[in-house]
Amino acid sequence: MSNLLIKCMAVLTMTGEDGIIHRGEIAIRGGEICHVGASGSTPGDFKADRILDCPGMVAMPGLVNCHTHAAMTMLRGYADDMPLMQWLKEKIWPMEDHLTAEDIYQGTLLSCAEMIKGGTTTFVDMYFEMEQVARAVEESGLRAVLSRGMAGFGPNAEKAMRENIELVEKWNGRAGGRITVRFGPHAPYTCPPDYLKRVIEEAKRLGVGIHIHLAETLDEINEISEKYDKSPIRLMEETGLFELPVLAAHCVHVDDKDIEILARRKVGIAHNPQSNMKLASGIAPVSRMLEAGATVGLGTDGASSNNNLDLLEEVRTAAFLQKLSTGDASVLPAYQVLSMATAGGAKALGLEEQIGCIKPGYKADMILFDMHKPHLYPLYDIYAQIAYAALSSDVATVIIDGQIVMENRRILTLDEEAVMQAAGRSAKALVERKNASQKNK
Ligand SMILES: CSC[C@H]1O[C@@H](n2cnc3c(O)ncnc32)[C@H](O)[C@@H]1O
Ligand SMILES: [Zn+2]
Repeated sequence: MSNLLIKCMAVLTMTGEDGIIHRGEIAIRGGEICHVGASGSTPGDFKADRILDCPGMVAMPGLVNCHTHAAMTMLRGYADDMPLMQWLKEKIWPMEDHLTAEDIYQGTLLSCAEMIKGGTTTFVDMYFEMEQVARAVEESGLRAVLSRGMAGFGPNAEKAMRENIELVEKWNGRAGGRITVRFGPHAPYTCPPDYLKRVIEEAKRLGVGIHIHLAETLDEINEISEKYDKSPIRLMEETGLFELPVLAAHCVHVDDKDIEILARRKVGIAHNPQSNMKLASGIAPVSRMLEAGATVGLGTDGASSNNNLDLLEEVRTAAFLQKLSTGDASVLPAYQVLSMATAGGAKALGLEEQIGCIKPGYKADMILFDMHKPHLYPLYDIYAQIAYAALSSDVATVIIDGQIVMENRRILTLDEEAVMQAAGRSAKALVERKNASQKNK
């Protein structure tokens, strides 16, 4: 691994609002940041193998996509304009039955290319055939937290449990530590308490956390309160889920007591504003959650309910949506929402001492924005410019674990054209298989 020295217009360290270093330098040794400071401050004994001299660029920590289903790029545009339960039951689950391991590999590679181009350096995934997802992550150079999505009833409940255990055993800590693994019980409405208790037992035994969908729609709230006479959050607390590190996707329909539980139990919340808007699930009370001391990161959800994996769009949407829904333009200001996409996301994953900040000792996961664009002039406030005006296409360079994964918008780890072609072929064959199976019915 080579030593890199980055010289840029400014470094947003994301260690606090005053953490802007104008005309900054970042020295990277062996995948780790070893120095951050003003121009000329790098110690003389640091020998750079390569200097990235970028006077028109701003460096910030790589974006953390806290919730996705990467291979669902295969189903982008396949089912739109319906609410969650109808979308899942009538369209997505029947189609997912026809996905092959190869489709999942190609769909994940496609999503990796899209995420790298948008400045994401870490993503959190829940799906099946996770061996394929792990292979794609390893090749792409991304960092990822992977879990096998598990439903606690039906013929696949035991298989899913076994596969998630195998995923932990085989992949936790692999790809030079870039891959970590969690258990992925899908949701309270697909995983009854007895099944969840077994998941908790296995996760404790293996020393890993949980990734789950929680309190996403009113349908879920109604179903869970009819069955158990309590909210999904209270049900999870009573089941013992929050004794583990938990990342809960959505948390849209939560009351004050739920928020208090989420904050007290240090549950990481993955807020997915665009998916929640598109499925008409609702608006998560993010500013109240933050006020209560909860940890909130941002996610895209899958490319079939979003319909892209552009985390910078989520930054802008999250901020605007909170302002609109609270009637208070001062909530979720630029620094705070950018922090949710970086340091906050890292904290939601329990990785706050490794990623999410540009700081000595942290992993060298960072992105460089090219600020020399008409829509980025003039420049009053760098945080506001990145949060509200920048586009993902302004991300010029992406570095993960000290490796340059994209430079001047060219991905170096994957053949972008080949990835798109292969994904297109997989999607075509998938539709043909689905149609053939319908004819045979
Ligand atoms: C069993 S793997 C994960 C499972 O989750 C489905 N999914 C995708 N988006 C959502 C969402 O917003 N809420 C609940 N479930 C979702 C995906 O299609 C897989 O079947
Ligand atoms: Zn999801």
